[in-house]
Amino acid sequence: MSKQTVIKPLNAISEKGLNLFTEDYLIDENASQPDAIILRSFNMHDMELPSSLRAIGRAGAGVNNIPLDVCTDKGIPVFNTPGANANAVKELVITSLIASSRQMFDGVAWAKTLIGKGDDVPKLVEEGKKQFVGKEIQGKTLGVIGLGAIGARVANDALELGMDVIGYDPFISVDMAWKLSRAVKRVHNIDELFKEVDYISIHVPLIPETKGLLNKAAFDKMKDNVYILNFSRGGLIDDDDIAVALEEGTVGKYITDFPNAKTLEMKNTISIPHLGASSEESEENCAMMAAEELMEYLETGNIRNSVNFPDAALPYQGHPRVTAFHKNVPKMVSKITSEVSDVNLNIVDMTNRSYKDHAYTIIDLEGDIAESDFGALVKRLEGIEGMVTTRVIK
Ligand SMILES: NC(=O)C1=CN([C@@H]2O[C@H](COP(=O)(O)OP(=O)(O)OC[C@H]3O[C@@H](n4cnc5c(N)ncnc54)[C@H](O)[C@@H]3O)[C@@H](O)[C@H]2O)C=CC1
Ligand SMILES: O=C(O)C(=O)COP(=O)(O)O
Repeated sequence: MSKQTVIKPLNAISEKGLNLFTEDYLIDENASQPDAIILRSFNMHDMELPSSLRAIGRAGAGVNNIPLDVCTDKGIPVFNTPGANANAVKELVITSLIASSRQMFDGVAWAKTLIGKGDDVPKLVEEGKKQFVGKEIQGKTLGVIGLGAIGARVANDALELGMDVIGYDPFISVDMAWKLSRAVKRVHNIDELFKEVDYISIHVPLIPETKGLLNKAAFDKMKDNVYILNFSRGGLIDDDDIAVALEEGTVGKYITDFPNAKTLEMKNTISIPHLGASSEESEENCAMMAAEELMEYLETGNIRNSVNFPDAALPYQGHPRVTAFHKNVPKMVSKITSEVSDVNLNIVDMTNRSYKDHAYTIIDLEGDIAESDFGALVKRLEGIEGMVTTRVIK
């Protein structure tokens, strides 16, 4: 890279991650024309994407804060960091499961009200504690919706704590299926989970298919006094419906990492200020992984852990490289390779991978190639119908 590549952080990103960027990069939070953006939960939906933007790295899991379709249309890969914050979230889920079950949040808040009561405090504590008799989780049943990096960990650890666990995930990955304890009872109909469990922890992405997944129809199928833990996204739960369920006692407690004006006022709701991934370790893991993914893409065109591009990588051995992001339609690869041979260039290695409606091709070329030959090739590639973006790396 001849000039410095500009990285714009949109949130506070762990120094450990930012420090991985070499001297070829400039970290500038005020950049107006960055090559890449690195962020956490910053909402990019209302933001105009800079014309210079070539890649986005989400230091975290959820990407509902990023306009994925717009990025795909513009040929901008969005990366995330699968699993890098999963332990942090799991620890907070398990903590909250036990703490809410033992009425600890309410008890702790009540204890604060005793400030100023002087020597009466110990006596008031002993008299008042009967309001906060809780339940142990051992022997109870937990339902885990979504058995990905977080859900699988929560399910396995809940078993270790003596719970019975029912899991639901129609799209579970092979990797996660291997990691999940065989003692987790998997159901293929979410209603079976609803009717059996004492606690529900939801660990799915917020996408159109999951919006409002826990709503009146779902609450109506649950046992009375079920506890709901939401460390995924606020939009997964229908706020109006859960408000009613909390009033009526169908839902006994709602523990949310995503409070809003409505939930803050709801009965029996524990509000946590989105702390799931806020541990030093997780912030470092996510930032480092996002930085590595961005650098690999910017320097070699290889794609790892993108949510809108296919994973595609060729070992980078210094050959001049051309990458193309294009529509996933028949004959694309043959059109690309025939343009390469028409300008008398020889292919050393190539890969083509597809994801949904798009595909990504990496081609390594032989020899020293004149600037003008590259120019001619790129022009021809860009003329192919269905081509979105091309890049030359040398
Ligand atoms: N509170 C916090 O700070 C954090 C919250 N999150 C949230 O948690 C979510 C899950 O994170 P990970 O486990 O790391 O992601 P993941 O991608 O490893 O797991 C998500 C799982 O949900 C499953 N799934 C998708 N649609 C489903 C459906 N309709 N029903 C059941 N399962 C479905 C997928 O098959 C996958 O196994 C993220 O999308 C994010 O919104 C993630 C990290 C931190
Ligand atoms: O990774 C996720 O999906 C999270 O919700 C974590 O968000 P954060 O990076 O803590 O703003």
